[in-house]
Amino acid sequence: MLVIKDFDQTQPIRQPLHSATPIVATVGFFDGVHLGHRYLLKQVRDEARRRGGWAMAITFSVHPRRVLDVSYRPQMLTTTEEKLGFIAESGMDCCTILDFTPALAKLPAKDFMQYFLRDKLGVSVLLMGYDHHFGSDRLVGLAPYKALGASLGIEVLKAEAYKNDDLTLSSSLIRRCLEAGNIACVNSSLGRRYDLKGHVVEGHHIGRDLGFPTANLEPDDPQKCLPGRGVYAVFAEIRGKTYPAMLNIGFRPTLNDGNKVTIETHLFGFEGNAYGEALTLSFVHRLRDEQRFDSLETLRHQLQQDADNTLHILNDYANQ
Ligand SMILES: Cc1cc2nc3c(=O)[nH]c(=O)nc-3n(C[C@H](O)[C@H](O)[C@H](O)COP(=O)(O)O)c2cc1C
Ligand SMILES: Nc1ncnc2c1ncn2[C@@H]1O[C@H](COP(=O)(O)OP(=O)(O)O)[C@@H](O)[C@H]1O
Repeated sequence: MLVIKDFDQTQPIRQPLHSATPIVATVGFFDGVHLGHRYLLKQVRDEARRRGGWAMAITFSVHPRRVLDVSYRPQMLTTTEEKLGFIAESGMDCCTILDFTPALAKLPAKDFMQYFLRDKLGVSVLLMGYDHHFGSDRLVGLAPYKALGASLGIEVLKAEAYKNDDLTLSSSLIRRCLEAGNIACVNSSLGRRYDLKGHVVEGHHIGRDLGFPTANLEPDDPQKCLPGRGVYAVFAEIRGKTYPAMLNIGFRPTLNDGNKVTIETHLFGFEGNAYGEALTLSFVHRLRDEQRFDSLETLRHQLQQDADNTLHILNDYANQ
């Protein structure tokens, strides 16, 4: 997939695609690239194939609301790199990443369509998500976009909505499920397991004495959403191998460890030193709340139970 980014948005960009090729595009932030997004991207791809053209996703480097409201700092379901990977998997030929600058935020829909979609990117067909809108004039419904498109030579088509048991899928709904530890909802909405990538850093070296050494994860992207505090059954990938694992996200109240959230994972069947290694955690199920125990012995006892539950759950999951 061709990625167009970091270009001077005040200048026309060099048309990177063959100019006679129709470009079928859609615009969105696509955080999480969930099943609803994928359904929209599939329609873009199918339309592009029908017309012998290119399928293009147009997205933004930072969340548009953050430019309009500087205090808005959403945690993200996907890093930009992950998002590009999933957009490519959805069959896009090209993804354009626009810098959502204050100047861009001020553009009414007509100017955005004319300068960005038509003149810079050469878009000839635009698929609009069923509830999507853009432009500072906040036009409502598909009709005004269709009319603008007609005046600019861009055919505007309505994309069909993704239907999932009457539930309207959205990135914010998935973020709320993640915070609540409802991993089943998160994973079924994404169409894959939610994961978290990072590197292993040193902790307090207590885990090994408990009989459960834990690899402490420092996420690579601090903006990526963490599931809510609690104990989870996960799969953990390290050095190209995947292990069943259990983890705790929280403050470790038994150790009175202060207010820094730690992500500690015990990998079943892993031995050796993991410090500095890349680690990917992919979430399957939330087991319980984090608790404060009276002693390390009671914590150890609980960890043994967590281990039994985790192996049981992951075994069932793998056999589904
Ligand atoms: C599956 C799992 C569940 C945990 N549950 C709790 C808990 O409920 N309360 C708590 O204080 N610490 C909990 N911990 C955190 C342990 O206290 C922590 O892993 C241990 O102290 C080792 O810390 P260290 O890696 O810094 O040595 C849990 C850890 C794991 C792996
Ligand atoms: N099965 C395992 N799961 C997690 N970490 C393991 C495992 N076996 C060995 N280790 C190593 O032990 C370290 C964790 O031991 P621990 O006593 O909890 O120390 P720390 O407090 O530094 O995390 C991990 O970072 C990793 O290098």
